[in-house]
Amino acid sequence: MDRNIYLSNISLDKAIEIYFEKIKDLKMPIEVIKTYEAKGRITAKPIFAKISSPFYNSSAVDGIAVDSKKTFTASEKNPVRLKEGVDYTTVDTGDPIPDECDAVIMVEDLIKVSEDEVEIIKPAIPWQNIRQMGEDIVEGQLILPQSHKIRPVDIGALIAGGVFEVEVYKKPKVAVIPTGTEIVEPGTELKVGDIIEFNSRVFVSLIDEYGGDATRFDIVKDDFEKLVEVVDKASKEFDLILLNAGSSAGREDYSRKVIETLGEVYIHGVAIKPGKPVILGKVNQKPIICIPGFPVSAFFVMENIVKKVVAYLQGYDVKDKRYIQAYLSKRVTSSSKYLEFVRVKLGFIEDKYIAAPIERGAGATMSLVKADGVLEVPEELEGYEKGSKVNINILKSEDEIKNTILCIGSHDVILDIASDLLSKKGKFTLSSAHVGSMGGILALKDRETHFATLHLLDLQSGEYNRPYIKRYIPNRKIALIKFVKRIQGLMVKKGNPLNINSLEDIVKKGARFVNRQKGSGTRILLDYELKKLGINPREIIGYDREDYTHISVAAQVAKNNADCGLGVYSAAMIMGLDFIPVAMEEYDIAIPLEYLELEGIKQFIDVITSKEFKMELDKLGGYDYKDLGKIIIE
Ligand SMILES: Nc1nc2c(c(=O)[nH]1)N[C@H]1C(S)=C(S)[C@@H](COP(=O)(O)OP(=O)(O)OC[C@H]3O[C@@H](n4cnc5c(N)ncnc54)[C@H](O)[C@@H]3O)O[C@H]1N2
Ligand code: MOO
Repeated sequence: MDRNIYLSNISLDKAIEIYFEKIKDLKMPIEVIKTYEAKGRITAKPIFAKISSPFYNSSAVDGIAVDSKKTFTASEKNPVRLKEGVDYTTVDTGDPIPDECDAVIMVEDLIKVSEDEVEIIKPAIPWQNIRQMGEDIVEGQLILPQSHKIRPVDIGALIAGGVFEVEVYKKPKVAVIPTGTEIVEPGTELKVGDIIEFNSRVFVSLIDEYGGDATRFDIVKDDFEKLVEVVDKASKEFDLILLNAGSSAGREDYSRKVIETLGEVYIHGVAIKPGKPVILGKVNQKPIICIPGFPVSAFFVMENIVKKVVAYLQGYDVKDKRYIQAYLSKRVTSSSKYLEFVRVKLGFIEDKYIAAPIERGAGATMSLVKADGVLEVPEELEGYEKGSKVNINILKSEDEIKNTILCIGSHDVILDIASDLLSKKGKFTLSSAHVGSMGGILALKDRETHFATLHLLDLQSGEYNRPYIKRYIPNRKIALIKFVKRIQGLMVKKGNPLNINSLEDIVKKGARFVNRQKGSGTRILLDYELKKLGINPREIIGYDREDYTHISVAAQVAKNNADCGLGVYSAAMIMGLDFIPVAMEEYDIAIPLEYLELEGIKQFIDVITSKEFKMELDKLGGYDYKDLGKIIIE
């Protein structure tokens, strides 16, 4: 079979325009449904009121209905006496007004004289306290235009206007077909090379949000004949087919061929990243979209293409992305060939939003879980400089973002524990972007974070953290909150097969090392210890091989891609490694003095000094929290 080498690179807007033109005759038929079941459905025609609301004059209050002419002379000096059945009728809120009456007097303004007589000391103004017929809705009035997505409030107005059934577009039935020989159902015993199927479950939930009706198919193996059979059948029963994946150029990427066999491919390759190999086509007069396999690519194709198609089939145009303006905490580079979607964490600092970019990998499912927003770098740009003002498509409410404490700096699992405990307390959440200790200091200097976490050893004084703060942020009052002392040590395979017991042993035993990135506290500590011992870093195999977190270094050792690495005890334990202590280091929090007064920060400090938090530290092991919570201000 030929491999699909040539992909187009059409801009997203253009691709959608071309595709809509191709599927313009495939709109959903119209159906009539009960108004009370119409939430989220799209009106197929304008809807007009069948009756007025109210359809009779009704009382807006509890009181008596009167003919206002009979009350004109009333004053404190000359009260007017009215008799029930003759001069007035008692009414409650919502009751019809008798024909001969034109005003209602509230019960509070009545002086009761006898069982059936009252006095008033103020005249009634014609039409006071009366909801006149059609005051809310007039018969024949337009209630909703065509192509309108019906909301709960609309349902109320429709029913009040006598419209009990509505004409809407049928919900598109969407077939979600996961494919791939390596894809297995959750719960299957896993072997190397297997991938647990989950994209289809995400798609089904998204389609539900988009107003479609999705059905998930069983996984189809990479078997061309079988794929053709399944897609052919699905296209006869469904209104839209989503095929996942096999969109690119691999030997078993059959999707394009399948579509071409049964119908037509209009576009293969859109200028978005991630998501570029998406295929837009038609089979048996049904739109079919092949969605790239990587979960992040798949998500952006769903949000930016499939969502629009589901709406278009119902004559609707979605424009529900919400944007805010934010300042970038870090430079973002991007290819000028693609519109690129960069996930960001957001914080609200000193009256402006700060966006901190996070992982960009197309397979990083967690980046979607963690993201507060998405920076859309336009096709023609090569990125943005740090500090640029950018538009961010927000994935949370502004309130949630404003109640987020942003932490930029060095990562440790204890931040995740603090974050969990803080969320449990209620209003505030902690969002942390991991850029290493120096990255944290720079973010603090540029007012881009609420606080930074750091563990930087000053090589001259042997003191942790404070010398760096003084050196890099001389003009801002920064407090240091003592957090924990951590044991840093060599992480080696269970049973320590190479018998590595010190840093010297790495060289002596010719062990393969994996290092941390430059600027990370762990890297600085390693260099400091090597210098003390007179070891030349060049003698260490793998000194230049860099990884970005304690956990990923531990994972390299666990997978036997390296024999050892330097990291914290908890990471070694999580990955089931042995641990040889090398040094204690101080992992602290640097925070502008004035932020200590913020409600969210106060709660965060309460959390990290709580008994519960310390119990969690004990469980992890390798942490000394004697000074935790001590605030050093100078
Ligand atoms: N030579 C080239 N290679 C690749 C290109 C290219 O242009 N030339 N494009 C790359 C890009 S960009 C993307 S995106 C991917 C798209 O891959 P496919 O759509 O062909 O997807 P598969 O190879 O079948 O799967 C990739 C990957 O996706 C995950 N996956 C797939 N299905 C599921 C599922 N149902 N649930 C969960 N995860 C799923 C899985 O990790 C697969 O390994 O191609 C690049 N390559
Ligand atoms: O489109 Mo791919 O999704 O760039 O990774």
